[in-house]
Amino acid sequence: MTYNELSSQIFLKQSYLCVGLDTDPLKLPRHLLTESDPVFAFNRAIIDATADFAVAYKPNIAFYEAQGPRGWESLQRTLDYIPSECFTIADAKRGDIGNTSSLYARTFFDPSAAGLDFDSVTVAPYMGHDSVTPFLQYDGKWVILLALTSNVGSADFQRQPVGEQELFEIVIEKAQTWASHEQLMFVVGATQADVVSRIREIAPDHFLLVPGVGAQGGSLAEVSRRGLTKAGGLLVNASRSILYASSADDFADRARAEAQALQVEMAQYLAEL
Ligand SMILES: O=C(O)c1cc(=O)[nH]c(=O)n1[C@@H]1O[C@H](COP(=O)(O)O)[C@@H](O)[C@H]1O
Repeated sequence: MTYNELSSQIFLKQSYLCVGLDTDPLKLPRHLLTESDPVFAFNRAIIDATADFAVAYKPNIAFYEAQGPRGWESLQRTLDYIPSECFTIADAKRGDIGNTSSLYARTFFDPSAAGLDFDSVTVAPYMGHDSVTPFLQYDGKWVILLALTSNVGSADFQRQPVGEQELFEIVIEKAQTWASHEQLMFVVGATQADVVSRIREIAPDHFLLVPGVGAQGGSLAEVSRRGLTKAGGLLVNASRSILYASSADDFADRARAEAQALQVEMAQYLAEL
């Protein structure tokens, strides 16, 4: 999916919501356990319930890999089921020496070589340019680089001062020499809303993937008012607060209500642009 297509979807749906498919087999409603693929049955119900309000879906690969080969099948079925107008993110947080990264890229981007067909993958920047560029060799596919993450440990390295800057700022500046805003996004945690204006100064056009609203307590309002651009420019993820809004038979209805509430708020911030 291109930058302009993603931007158009945001204004069409009046939403920059990304639903995180962090599907924990231990948290599935009991009535789904008799299904042949309970994880997929759950994801299908969540996608059906939220697709009116979401422009992106982000399966977190750990939840699938931890299930062994069955998990990989659930992931493939889920990816196939996501509506084609929605942007898909493999949240895998990969990155290694070049030849290994190219195999990771194939895993998520190349169905002709037994891989999946995601639009994007999350990548860790720690190993530098040659660990990231193999993911950029696929036309129409995106790298979403971890810049300033939502967790407390982000202070250990990402917020360390380096000269006049903090390390995450160097990551954002340097990565822009590897790819344009048409192929590169940055992860910025919603819990880091105080620095989103600073990030917009050094990355005015890049999409930011913003996890950390809902269960992690980040503020949608603060991130939106500082991070939205004329193209949209944000994908705000919520996983647990949508998926597990209810553990009973009404889980899909409750997920829909959570997603709709976020979309209604997002429409308001888009109207302020
Ligand atoms: O790359 C991510 O998506 C990510 C980066 C980050 O800084 N913080 C973060 O929470 N995430 C992911 O975003 C999702 C957040 O889930 P909830 O806290 O349940 O909404 C999880 O899949 C995390 O792995």
